[in-house]
Amino acid sequence: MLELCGVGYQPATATRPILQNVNLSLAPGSIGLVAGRSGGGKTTLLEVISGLASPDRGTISWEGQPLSSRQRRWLCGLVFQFPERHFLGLTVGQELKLGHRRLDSGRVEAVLEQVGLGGLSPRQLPEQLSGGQQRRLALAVQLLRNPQVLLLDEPTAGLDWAVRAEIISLLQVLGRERAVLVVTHEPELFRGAVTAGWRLEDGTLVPLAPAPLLTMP
Ligand SMILES: Nc1ncnc2c1ncn2[C@@H]1O[C@H](COP(=O)(O)OP(=O)(O)OP(=O)(O)O)[C@@H](O)[C@H]1O
Repeated sequence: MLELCGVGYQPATATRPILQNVNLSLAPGSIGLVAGRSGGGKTTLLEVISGLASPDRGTISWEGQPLSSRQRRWLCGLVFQFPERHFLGLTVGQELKLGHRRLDSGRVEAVLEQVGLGGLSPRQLPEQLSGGQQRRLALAVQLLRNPQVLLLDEPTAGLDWAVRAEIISLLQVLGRERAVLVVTHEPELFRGAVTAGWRLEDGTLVPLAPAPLLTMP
């Protein structure tokens, strides 16, 4: 279980706290959603959970153990908004091998299969993939470390309707084995696909009503 308790965060360069008192519980096998207005702090929340930033107060725990930033970087896989803009590899295979120099071809095939890209050549150029395929590749990059918590920043942004639905279906599959937290400004797209939802308002999480957005487990 991922648990945030009283988490607050104000970057040194900010004039006021972005996160004030964030409390959240998310079990493996569930998908949580955080909605909120643009600039409300959703991306910052993911950066704090993933260990890219350290909260000023509060604790972030996994299975009851408070974790350091370094431990959270191991626990979490974070897919940024528009991840395809940050691809560095010249090929799909190179993109997957960044940070995994000894990755064998069997593991490459398996992780591509896991995200619905089975049969894709590792020699394919990432920029020649469709928008949906690029999002799947970004997920595959994170899944290589087998993170127990998968954090996704606006995973459906900029995709057409059919591809959005495919990505949400994939997240439902990936969410069976790990805790998944999605931040989005379009929560209605995830109707029926998530197990818990909150709105980030004034630096705190306010639960979303269960119906009609959520399917309770
Ligand atoms: N390091 C920082 N220093 C100062 N201000 C910051 C810093 N990081 C974030 N902010 C500010 O905190 C606020 C929240 O930003 P954040 O990107 O987390 O919001 P968001 O909800 O993800 O927005 P969007 O939906 O537009 O991506 C913004 O006003 C942003 O300018």
